[in-house]
Amino acid sequence: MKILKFGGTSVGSVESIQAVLKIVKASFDAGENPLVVLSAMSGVTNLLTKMAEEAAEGKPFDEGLKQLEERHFEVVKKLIAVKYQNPVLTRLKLLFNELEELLLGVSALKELSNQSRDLIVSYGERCSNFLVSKVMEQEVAESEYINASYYVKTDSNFGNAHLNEPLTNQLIQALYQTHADKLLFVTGFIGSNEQGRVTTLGRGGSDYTAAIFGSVLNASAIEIWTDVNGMLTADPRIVKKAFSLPVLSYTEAMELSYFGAKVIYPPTMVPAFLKKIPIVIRNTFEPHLAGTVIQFESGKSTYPIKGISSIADVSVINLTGSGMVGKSGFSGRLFTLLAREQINVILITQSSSEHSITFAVNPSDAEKAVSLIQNEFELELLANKLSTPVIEENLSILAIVGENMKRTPGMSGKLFHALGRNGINVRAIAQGSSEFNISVIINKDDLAKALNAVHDAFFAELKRTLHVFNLGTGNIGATLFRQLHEQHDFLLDHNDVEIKVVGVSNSRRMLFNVDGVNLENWQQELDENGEVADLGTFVSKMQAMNLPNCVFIDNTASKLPATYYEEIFKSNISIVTCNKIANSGDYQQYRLLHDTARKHGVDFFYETNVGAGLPIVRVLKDLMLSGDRILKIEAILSGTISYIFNNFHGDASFYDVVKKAQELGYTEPDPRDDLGGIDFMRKMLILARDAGNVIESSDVELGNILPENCLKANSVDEFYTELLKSEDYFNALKLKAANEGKVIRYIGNLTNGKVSIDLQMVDSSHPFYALSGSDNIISFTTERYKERPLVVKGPGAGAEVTSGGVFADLVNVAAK
Ligand SMILES: NC(=O)C1=CN([C@@H]2O[C@H](COP(=O)(O)OP(=O)(O)OC[C@H]3O[C@@H](n4cnc5c(N)ncnc54)[C@H](O)[C@@H]3O)[C@@H](O)[C@H]2O)C=CC1
Ligand SMILES: N[C@@H](CC=O)C(=O)O
Ligand code: NA
Repeated sequence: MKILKFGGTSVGSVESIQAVLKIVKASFDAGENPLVVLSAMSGVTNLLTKMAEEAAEGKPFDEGLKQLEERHFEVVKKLIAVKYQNPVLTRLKLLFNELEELLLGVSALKELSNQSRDLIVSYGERCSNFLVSKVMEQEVAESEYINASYYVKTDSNFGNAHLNEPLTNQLIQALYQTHADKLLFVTGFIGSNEQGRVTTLGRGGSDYTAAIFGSVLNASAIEIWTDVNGMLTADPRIVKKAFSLPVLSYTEAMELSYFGAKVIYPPTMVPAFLKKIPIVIRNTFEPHLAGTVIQFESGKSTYPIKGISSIADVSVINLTGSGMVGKSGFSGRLFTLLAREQINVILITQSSSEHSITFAVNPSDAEKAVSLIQNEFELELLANKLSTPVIEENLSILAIVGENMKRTPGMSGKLFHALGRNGINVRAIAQGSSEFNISVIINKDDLAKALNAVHDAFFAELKRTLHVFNLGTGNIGATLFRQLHEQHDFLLDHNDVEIKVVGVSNSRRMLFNVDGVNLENWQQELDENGEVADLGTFVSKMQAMNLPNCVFIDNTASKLPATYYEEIFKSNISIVTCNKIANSGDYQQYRLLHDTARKHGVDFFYETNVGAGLPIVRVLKDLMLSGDRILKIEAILSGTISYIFNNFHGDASFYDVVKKAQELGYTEPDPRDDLGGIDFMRKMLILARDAGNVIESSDVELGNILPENCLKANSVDEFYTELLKSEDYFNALKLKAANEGKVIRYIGNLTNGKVSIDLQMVDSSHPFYALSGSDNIISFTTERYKERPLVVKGPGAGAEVTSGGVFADLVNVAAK
């Protein structure tokens, strides 16, 4: 036989009762011999309690009674054939009349005892079980309503009665002997004392009833039908990726429930636990799902932990002092004191020097705990052997739970890595000796972020979500959004990464959406729903959202974002940028930013600062990390200038070629940065610094391409005008190169920590002779690559390749 228990939401409405009936009927027809335990209709227990309390205050309760009647009668009218309705309505009406009499009594006496309250509340289960059994009787004639208060015997602790096990066993067995072939609908939650007065079983009471019947009747399983898909890996309201666990051990379920997963109340499981009866949590509204089996064995699992649970609000009390050292009785005295006063201690840690004890309690117990301690340890406090206990508030507990943890090394490392990388400060740690649970105390404000970060870390086979805040929606930004949109499914399928753009700003407007901005329609969303852009506000909002796995992308050419980088790193947010400003400003700033990122365990990726998407920064970094030493770098790193000299042939005018380079998206937003050599200079500076040199832009020897008048132009328009005027100058250069059988190249050089960039004419014997389009080329001569240099070559400008490089940097952040 099997127990099927349905909670209040499962019997809350006509539709849900129909779902219940289907499940019960299927089980009955399959010969599973079910015994059904039902709670009161959802909200009814609360309503009854409220009516009872109000009656005791002399307030009217007719409204409540009417509501009760209506809810139950509606089910009769909709689910019972007209010809069978009358007797059911009459019996229900009798029950409501009894209830009214009771409430009148309470009202007359102006007194509500626990005993009266239990009796009044019991009408909830009595009505729902009677009603549903009658609905079922139409299809299964063997249906019968059972008032469990005749069989579940308890002491007289009304409101939270304790079971009289031997007597209950006898009575249930006797009941079952005469009713084995029936389909019983048994009231959850209620029992009665020796005198037959109705009692209730306290929190989780209907589950307890199910466990008691299951245990006495040796059920093959106890199914708890509710409105969720089982026990989840974490609270789904906070962790969107939480998923239902197929199997849990009793111990794991206890640990998870203790810390938050409110699907079942652990003490109710004890009877099942003792008899090793599996408990199955299932969803009434999705009966095709298998739910979660809670059984004796933890079961094999892909993941090293089962779940992450939490308590959102705790206070922590710290006790320090020499009075504790070596005093074995100290903690005994402390915790006996707290237990005696019914203060629930949620977590304890003690330093190995025994110099301090930290424990967590419910915030409402903290003051009381401290005053108890002050009384109990008055002498120690006076003698300064103990310092005054300190309460810390607004803290949360996060715990990872799983029996397999003890067999898997590195669990705490993984936990602390995930917390550390997201800048979550751990205030205290506790690991039970059982190793089923590692708990940490953190700031309450960090809880949601911590739960998500830890969930991502432990359930790594699941997709990871990267939360992106993107600045700049121009040439590069817009192309990146298109690429992210196009690659969304590929990334999920092949890399298990989901990139969500949760914040966007350009210089006009900014927009935030924690669920991710729609990348197909971002422009319209930004225009219509965006607020006026302000970088300071953008950064504060990003910090306030406090999301895990966060990346800030700077796709602007502005100087302003770099002034926020340090603060962003300090908030444990990684930065990906194609903007070269930060790395090519003062050396001091370069150093500070790199050090800050490292110190906070976040990434600073800027592959596109040099050669757009070409792997240059990465290659240099790998050479340096593996102990190689750079002897010389020679490079062409301006895609724009490369394009210009690769196309400035024959009749072509210099002006037209520059315009074309801009149209093709090769130039900086201001093309003077390219042609003036500043952009190239920035790239060489960044490479020189990454190669270990302390160098400023003023140390770079920068040769000119442009004549004086162009260099002095005060605006982009003026610059183009001056270019037109200087055609002769450029044509002379072109002619000279052609006459000598050479090509014009703007070449950078780094040797012995010195950087120079100049215009050269090279013949076909030069390795940089054969280039086309916007090609960049870089040649690293190093200790290892001494005879023949390591060369990287390819298109070094353009929106596609640059955004692709930013994209690759992002995926590399996700891979950590
Ligand atoms: N075009 C290329 O081939 C390559 C470009 N880059 C870099 O890409 C960056 C962007 O270039 P483009 O997209 O061509 O520029 P763009 O001018 O097309 O776009 C710049 C964007 O930044 C926004 N912006 C500027 N200041 C801002 C601020 N303070 N707050 C918010 N948004 C701001 C603008 O509104 C605009 O949306 C530059 O730093 C450039 O050096 C890097 C490698 C290659
Ligand atoms: N404007 C730059 C683009 C890459 O940084 C160039 O022309 O190289
Ligand atoms: Na690059």
